[in-house]
Amino acid sequence: MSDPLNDKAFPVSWDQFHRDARALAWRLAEKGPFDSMVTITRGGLVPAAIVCRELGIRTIDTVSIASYDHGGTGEQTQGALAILKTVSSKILDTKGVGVLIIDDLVDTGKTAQEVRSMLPEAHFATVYAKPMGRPLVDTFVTEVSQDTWIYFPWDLGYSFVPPIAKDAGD
Ligand SMILES: O=P(O)(O)OC[C@H]1O[C@H](OP(=O)(O)OP(=O)(O)O)[C@H](O)[C@@H]1O
Ligand code: HPA
Ligand SMILES: [Mg+2]
Repeated sequence: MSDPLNDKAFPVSWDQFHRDARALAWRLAEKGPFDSMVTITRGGLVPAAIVCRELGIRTIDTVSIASYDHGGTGEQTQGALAILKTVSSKILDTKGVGVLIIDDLVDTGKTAQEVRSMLPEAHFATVYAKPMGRPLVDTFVTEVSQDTWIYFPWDLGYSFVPPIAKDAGD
């Protein structure tokens, strides 16, 4: 399991995220058409907004899944998945035909597995993928190693970073 305190850090700026999400839309443009989108909240909401704008998708539903406990300690552990909200019965009835599922990333693949079981025929897309989750994703843009923690721009703020050399002075 990923551990942000020891893992390699992969910070993503808003600019970079917009470019990567748009690159995902370019890849998906060849794989549709899609009648509707299901986004996995909360992380999927931002790429979903960018991709649905690019592909002209206007029917958007959400599935709310919570798994990682971000605590107050900086440690992030994955507990049992909790489905807080499922998709509409109209979309469930399609079994996923013509449905595009969007999330920000796939890590262990547990979240993807859960949503895939709801909509087995859907096309599953993420912006980033780690090796364990990659087999569950149909389309993604960038793969990072399993021991990398991705920091999204909505979770970051500007702060002082000390110099690399200990005697460089602040
Ligand atoms: O492949 P997995 O190991 O299941 O991890 C991937 C999921 O973890 C994160 O969501 P999280 O549950 O932290 O909730 P959030 O989207 O509300 O931040 C991320 O947005 C993915 O949905
Ligand atoms: O690498 C990650 N970054 C942010 N959230 C996550 N949820 C699972 N893995 C990650
Ligand atoms: Mg999520």
